[in-house]
Amino acid sequence: MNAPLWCVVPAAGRGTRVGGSIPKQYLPLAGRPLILHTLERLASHPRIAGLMVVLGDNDAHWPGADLLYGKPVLTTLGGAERCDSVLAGVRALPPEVSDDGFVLVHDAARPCVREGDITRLLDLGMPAGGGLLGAPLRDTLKRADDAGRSEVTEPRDHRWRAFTPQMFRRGELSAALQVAYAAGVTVSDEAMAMERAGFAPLLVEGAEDNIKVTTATDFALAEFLLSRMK
Ligand SMILES: Nc1ccn([C@@H]2O[C@H](COP(=O)(O)OP(=O)(O)OP(=O)(O)O)[C@@H](O)[C@H]2O)c(=O)n1
Ligand SMILES: C[C@](O)(CO)[C@H](O)COP(=O)(O)O
Repeated sequence: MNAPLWCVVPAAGRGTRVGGSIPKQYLPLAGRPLILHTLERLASHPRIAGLMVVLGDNDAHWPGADLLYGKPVLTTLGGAERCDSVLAGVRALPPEVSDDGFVLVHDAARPCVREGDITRLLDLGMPAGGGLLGAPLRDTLKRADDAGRSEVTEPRDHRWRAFTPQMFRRGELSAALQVAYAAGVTVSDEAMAMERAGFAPLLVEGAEDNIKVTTATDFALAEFLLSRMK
């Protein structure tokens, strides 16, 4: 099934780990706000129908894009945690997105996502449990004590780093996020909510340069990566 999918873009964070004067999604990356790079990558994908951008309260920086590459760009307000923002975005999707329809969720803070990786996720054929981009852990994993000393070497086999986009049926994702919220569990990604609900999302290996811009030093890396993707 090649029906175009809507993508929820959580962009309501404050970017505290960057420490900038404005939320990181609006800080300049290669001369333009970071978020615009991400939105253009998503909107330019032929199998993405529209974007639901989730904004923070009193967001004074949102440029008000209504259309990108001919795709509708809608907005709604997010919440205290990323998962609250994702749930708000899923709920705010237009009625053309049925509960059985698949949706994508992609961090505004991940501007380097590759079109080919999005396509490979979509080419999974809409598996029942959904799917997500990620990469197997390739470094040795240490658990640190409070003093920052290596306490234990954790097993590395079968460990993956989760990226976005993540792709699930709208109704199942909404229900899973609501159940986690009601249980007082702050899920760190959509797949965690779906796992709690008994699903087993498929992991699709994607490029490791699909970085999440999290600290100030990530901007230089993201700029370098974007320059090589032209
Ligand atoms: N309440 C929140 C928190 C985060 N996000 C979004 O989720 C993505 C990943 O979150 P993260 O990288 O942690 O961004 P921030 O929460 O802004 O960063 P920090 O934790 O450093 O404040 C970002 O696009 C961010 O805007 C969101 O929509 N709503
Ligand atoms: C969703 C995510 O990008 C997958 O790795 C990650 O969990 C977001 O974490 P954050 O602390 O909200 O940036």
